[in-house]
Amino acid sequence: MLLKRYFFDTQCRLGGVLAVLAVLGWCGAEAEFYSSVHAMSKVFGYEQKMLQHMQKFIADNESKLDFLRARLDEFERERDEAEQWGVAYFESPLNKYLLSKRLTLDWEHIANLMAATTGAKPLLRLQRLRQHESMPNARELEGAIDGLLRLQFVYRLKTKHVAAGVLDGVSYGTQLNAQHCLDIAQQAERDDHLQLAHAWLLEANSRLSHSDRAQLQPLILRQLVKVKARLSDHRGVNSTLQVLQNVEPGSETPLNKYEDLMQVQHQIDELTAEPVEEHAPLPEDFTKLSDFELYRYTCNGHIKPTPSELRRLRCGYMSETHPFLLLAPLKVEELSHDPLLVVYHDVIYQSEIDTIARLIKNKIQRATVMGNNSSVVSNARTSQFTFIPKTRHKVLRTIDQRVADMTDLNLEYAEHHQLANYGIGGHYAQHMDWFYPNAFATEQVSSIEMGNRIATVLFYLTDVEQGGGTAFPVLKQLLKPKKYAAAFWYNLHASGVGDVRTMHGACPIIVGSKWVLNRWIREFVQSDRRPCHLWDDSLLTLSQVLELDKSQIE
Ligand SMILES: O=C(O)CCC(=O)C(=O)O
Ligand SMILES: [Fe+2]
Repeated sequence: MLLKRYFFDTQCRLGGVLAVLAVLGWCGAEAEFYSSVHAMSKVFGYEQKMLQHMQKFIADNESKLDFLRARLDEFERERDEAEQWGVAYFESPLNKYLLSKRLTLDWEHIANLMAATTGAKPLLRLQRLRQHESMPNARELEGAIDGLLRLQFVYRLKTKHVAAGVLDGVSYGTQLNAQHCLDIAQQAERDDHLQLAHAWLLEANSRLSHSDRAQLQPLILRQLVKVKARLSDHRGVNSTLQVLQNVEPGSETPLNKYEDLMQVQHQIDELTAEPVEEHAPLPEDFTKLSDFELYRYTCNGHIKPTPSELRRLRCGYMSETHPFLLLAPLKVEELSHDPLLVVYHDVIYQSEIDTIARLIKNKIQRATVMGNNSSVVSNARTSQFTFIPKTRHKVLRTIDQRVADMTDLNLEYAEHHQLANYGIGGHYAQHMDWFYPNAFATEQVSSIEMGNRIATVLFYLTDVEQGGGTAFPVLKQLLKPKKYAAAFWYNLHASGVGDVRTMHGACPIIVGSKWVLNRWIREFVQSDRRPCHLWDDSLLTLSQVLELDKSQIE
């Protein structure tokens, strides 16, 4: 069920914490942050301004409180004096005046001051900033939590590690509190990921502090009852309900003693001792997995080439595809011979990356995938992208010339350059870059006359600290993004039939920001470069063909 939510959801989602309006925003071209680190860093600046308004608000209110405190001291002093005088106090006309003044003008002034909305200006500014169209909203928060849960699921991360800021073995020193854990649990439950929801609730409970215990513990336990019921853990539901009765403020035996609290904690510890595995056990046979599971287990490193498969692969300098390369050979690393998959190292310059960054400034938007009849936003692809035609800048033409030299393919009719950036948990689930015949039939493919995508060149414009590899499950390869490198593979068999073995996906980013540049090269004008086979070489593996048939029927 999780797969549907985090990876395959091809429609806008209604319900949950989101209002219909927010969902409309999701589908439209509205700015979105969680799917891109680049966009996240922009809103970080707004927060700085909001902090300044908050400081001003506090300062204004502090001076109001200081003033009130001084008046209070003064009035109390005057009353003390009056009490020492006794009734004689009222005999003095001066004192009569002072008291009357206090009770009339002074107190009126004080009451007005107390009623005044001090700090109205900074508050207004703060509110305006919060309403700024590019300010993240509840949908953004949901996207960020989804990303976190996706990371946890794909990389099989333990809840207690994530909550303690340890991601895949690296500690980032960020601790989540009980409320954070509860929020994540609630979203996991809404998304039907019950084991993870269960684990996050236990973590929330173990992270309760003295001050938030009374307020949060009933909420955690109530959610735990719900999750246990959905997990069909009826015994667990009963025992949690018993504990809940003790904790609820309205219950007959409210907890007011330290011993009572300890007793409840002990009961909860017993509940938490019931094992609910947060991740399913590892599969016994990795060959019998769904495509998504294949992608997931390649991302998390369980599917990898055997030493004997690795032994056949080489790396070295290449100079064959163009005479120019005799002077400046390319560094090539082989990852698969059939279908061909290689990585070229150091094939794009920093100055070129800088120019591209300038060209696409403020242009990237949430990425889409191909739906039934049109492009749609999908949880299968959580990144942001933009296309730029090569006519936009000479740097793009220079890169294309280099790609032509590297691949010996003609780039005259390649698609526009596609730039993509991935944010927290950002990913692109397994897919093939080539188009199915029905996509041509229904004219979903742009520039149909250019034919199918014969090959892909994927440039890595950044390193990624953790995660974010490109997984090729059938080829058992996981490419770690390496700045200035580019992956190259043929998508089609030499007969022109799409090669299912090129299935690949971008694994979720654990830490870092990933920028890639895609060059999709079409079949048109390649006949002298990569002649077609007269026989259909895709028939080599029957299972591949069956797989292909299946997906074309769907
Ligand atoms: O970002 C990646 O590693 C892969 C991207 C990809 O496969 C695509 O954009 O088609
Ligand atoms: Fe792709």
